[in-house]
Amino acid sequence: MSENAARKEEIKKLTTELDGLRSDNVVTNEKIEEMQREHDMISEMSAAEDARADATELRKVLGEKESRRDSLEKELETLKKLANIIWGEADESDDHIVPYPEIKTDIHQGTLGSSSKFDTIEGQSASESGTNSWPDLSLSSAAKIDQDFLGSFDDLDRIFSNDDPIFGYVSFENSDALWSSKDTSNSSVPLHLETPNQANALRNRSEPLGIEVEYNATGTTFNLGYSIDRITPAEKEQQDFGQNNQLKAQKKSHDKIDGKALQEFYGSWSPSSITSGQFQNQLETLLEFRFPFSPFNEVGTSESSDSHPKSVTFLAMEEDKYAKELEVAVRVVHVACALCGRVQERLLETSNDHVVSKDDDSPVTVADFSVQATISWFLSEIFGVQNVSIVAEEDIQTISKDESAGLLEDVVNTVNESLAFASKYGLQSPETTLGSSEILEAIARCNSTGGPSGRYWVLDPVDGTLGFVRGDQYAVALALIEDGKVVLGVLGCPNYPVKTEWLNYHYQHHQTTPQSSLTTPDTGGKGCVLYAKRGSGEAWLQSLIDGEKMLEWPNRARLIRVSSIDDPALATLCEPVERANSNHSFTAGLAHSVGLKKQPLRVHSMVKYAAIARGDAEIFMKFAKCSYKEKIWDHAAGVVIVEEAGGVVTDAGGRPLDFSKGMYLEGLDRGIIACSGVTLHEKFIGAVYASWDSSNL
Ligand SMILES: Nc1ncnc2c1ncn2[C@@H]1O[C@H](COP(=O)(O)O)[C@@H](OP(=O)(O)O)[C@H]1O
Ligand SMILES: [Mg+2]
Repeated sequence: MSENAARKEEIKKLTTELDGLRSDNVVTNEKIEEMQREHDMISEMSAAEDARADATELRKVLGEKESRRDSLEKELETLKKLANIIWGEADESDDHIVPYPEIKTDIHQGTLGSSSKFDTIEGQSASESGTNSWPDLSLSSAAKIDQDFLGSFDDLDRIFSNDDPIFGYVSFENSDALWSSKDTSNSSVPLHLETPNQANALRNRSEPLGIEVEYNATGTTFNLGYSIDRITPAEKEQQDFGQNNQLKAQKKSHDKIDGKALQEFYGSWSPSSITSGQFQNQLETLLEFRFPFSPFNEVGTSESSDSHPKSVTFLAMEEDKYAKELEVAVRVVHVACALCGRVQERLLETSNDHVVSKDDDSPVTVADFSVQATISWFLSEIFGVQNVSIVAEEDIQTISKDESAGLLEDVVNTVNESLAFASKYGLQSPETTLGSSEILEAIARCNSTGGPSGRYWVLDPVDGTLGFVRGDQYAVALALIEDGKVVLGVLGCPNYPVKTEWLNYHYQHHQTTPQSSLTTPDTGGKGCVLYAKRGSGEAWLQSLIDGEKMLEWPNRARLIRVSSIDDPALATLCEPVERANSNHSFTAGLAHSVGLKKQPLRVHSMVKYAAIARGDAEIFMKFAKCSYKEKIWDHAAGVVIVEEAGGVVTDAGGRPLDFSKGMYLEGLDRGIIACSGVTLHEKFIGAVYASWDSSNL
């Protein structure tokens, strides 16, 4: 074979090999690509795996964030609700039982027209209005009432046609001896809002309410000393701080009831049209109507007097009856006031921690539970748990909830802190601190529902909780009821100093007066405790105890009397701050028709009763919605204090409040009217009736 042929052969072989290699290369490349694809797929899958893991993690975080957001939203909602409860004002809805809106008084024209003008009055706060008076309504409703209402007291007619003797027999010495409201009419003294010294404050408030009738119940005639003699300057001096029960005898005056004035008042009622028996019954009823605090129904019936003439029973009146109860009640209310003062300060310094809303959307605080637990514990310790029955506002439902654990802890600490101060108030602390179960038990023990018989305490631990959380007025109210009658009342008013103008903080601007600024040498402390015993004809005031001082009993109290002002133009009306709690339009209408000129004083809580008893205001009215039932703990203590200080408290129909029907003031006619004296009282009752009659025309 030639060299060329061998080379050709080799080239051919190499070419074949090359082709083989090329084809291998293609396969390899395909394999590589395939492997690459596989690799990519694996990477993607792993990335996806990672992504999935990330996504799961993110979802978890998101879930946590969402649930945090939900709980924050919920918290915000609760806070908003609470803030609204505390600072908001529910609109006055139409279900108040009041006819005034239909009266259509046009304040500009002086003719009948729209009633909405009254709403413009109430829309203004005392500070906003820039005036110190009711608007000058040109229609004289007052005059209208004088003519109209006498003939249209349907309820009185109903009372007058009742033959049942209520009080036994009333005999009058002569026909002039029926009524003495005039006695007080020319003794009006301007109200001093700023009273630098307590003795002066008293001098302006001591004009009497005069009535005395002879009551012949068991054949023995005796005098009922419900009139307080005009107090001489020397006697007034005795009422200063530090004076004790020296003025008791002063209630034994012998003013006569002026029959002429009585007939003027009930002008349309004709005595000749009824039998003499009816006449007698009407007079008896009238006495109840005008003097619901009369011993006829309050004191005279509370004691069995079979073996004694009633006169003896009444005059002896067991000076010491309820003495221990009164002393203990005053001491524990002092403890409670100090407790509340500390809690309120903490509350205002920090936030509304431990203010919670109850199931009925009303606020309740650590103070409400702590006061109830403290007072319940003291009463049980002192009188024996088996002898103590308490009707009180709080139960353990709210505080026993899981979410209230912090609140309960705070209550336990607050109660123990207060009990540690017991000796300052002449009371004994427990040997060891109380645990949560003992405290819950003390709160839960206040589960009496009241009623017509037996003895029970009535407690509103913090009345005016809204005022309390706003840094404003509130009261601790403790009363003792026996057989349906309030026999003792103690009202602690921790933010009610002698200076009356502090009553009306500008709560609407969320301003609070620093507690420390309320205590100055001439105010005698920033707060006070008022108390009265039924039938004593006396109501007393003590300053709260400052610093290291100890509570002295029975000293360091001064006698208080209602204001002597009976001229509506000089009188001050007190009413609830919350429009939801009382119809401001209606009270504005009544006030206008009676002739009030001053702006109403809007005050939280039973401090309003205290203001009447102290003579700082002359009228307190509350007209709640018809769906609302007044509770006994919101009135019991205040009513007896006002009455013993010389005032009159009835429902809007002129009847005494009935505390014998359980937790509620059952049978309450429309609203509550408390006045410093009969003259104003009868005018307001008359105005209510006139308003009803007008609305039914
Ligand atoms: N709708 C309503 N109408 C009338 N009174 C009401 C009311 N809701 C609550 N109250 C009562 O009014 C009291 C406060 O009175 P005032 O409005 O005169 O300050 C409250 O006392 P507490 O604060 O102890 O619950 C409560 O008992
Ligand atoms: Mg209350």
